[in-house]
Amino acid sequence: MNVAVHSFRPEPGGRDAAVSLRNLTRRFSGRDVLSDVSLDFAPGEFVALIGKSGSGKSTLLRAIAGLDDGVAGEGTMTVPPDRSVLFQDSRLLPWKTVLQNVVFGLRAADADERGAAALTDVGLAGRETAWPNALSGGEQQRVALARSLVREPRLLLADEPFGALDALTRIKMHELLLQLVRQRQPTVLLVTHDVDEAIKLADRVLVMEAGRIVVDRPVTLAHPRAKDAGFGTLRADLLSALGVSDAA
Ligand SMILES: Nc1ncnc2c1ncn2[C@@H]1O[C@H](COP(=O)(O)OP(=O)(O)OP(=O)(O)O)[C@@H](O)[C@H]1O
Repeated sequence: MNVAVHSFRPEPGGRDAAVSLRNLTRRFSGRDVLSDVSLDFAPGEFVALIGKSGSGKSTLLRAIAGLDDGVAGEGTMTVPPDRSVLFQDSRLLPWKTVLQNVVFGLRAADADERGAAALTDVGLAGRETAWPNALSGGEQQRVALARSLVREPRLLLADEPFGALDALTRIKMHELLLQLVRQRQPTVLLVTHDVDEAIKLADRVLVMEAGRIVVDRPVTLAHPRAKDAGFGTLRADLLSALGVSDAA
């Protein structure tokens, strides 16, 4: 019997998986876009999900985020209720200031203080009263990151969050994210097209193909991750799983 999997439950204890998916399926127009996906993410684990365009990465992320009512399965999906989603575009409200965007919907007496602290964390102290359209794309994405982090999510779901940024800003965002992850230790799922980004940041890389997870590899390289021999070997393996030859 198919059951809806939107019975989100808080993670009951520290030793339990932060995300536990069983037999997740999503059909669009009679075609399985997610096929029987079963996965566990440990608390605090940083997981990168790569795969060709159309392989189902965003569909899986949206399912875990609770943004897709059409996901079904014969199993369960358990994720922490305090999750936060980061998209490729910052999705800031243009009529609200930077700080108002960061604390929007946050019901806490000290919301403004926490928002200002999060802006300091992402290197935007002093920009609280700026309007989003006065910020560069990279700065807007940093505001979006602050907005996610101020909620102190147990689970951060990020769909190509650095995809539209230039190479230098992207490197800065990588450093920032790693620093924040180290401090706050959320579980992270990062969808990316960039194999190097996946290896640089994640504890574990998943490769998706036609709605299935076909590779599940730990990344045990020490941080900061230089493009040394170990990096190169893993890169070649992952590119080969993606059906791409390693030209670099
Ligand atoms: N709302 C929808 N209606 C119909 N088909 C959809 C819908 N959303 C996604 N799909 C289809 O599901 C498949 C997987 O899409 P998805 O966005 O998850 O892929 P992706 O791996 O994230 O791709 P990309 O890397 O290009 O973002 C695609 O073939 C897409 O056309």
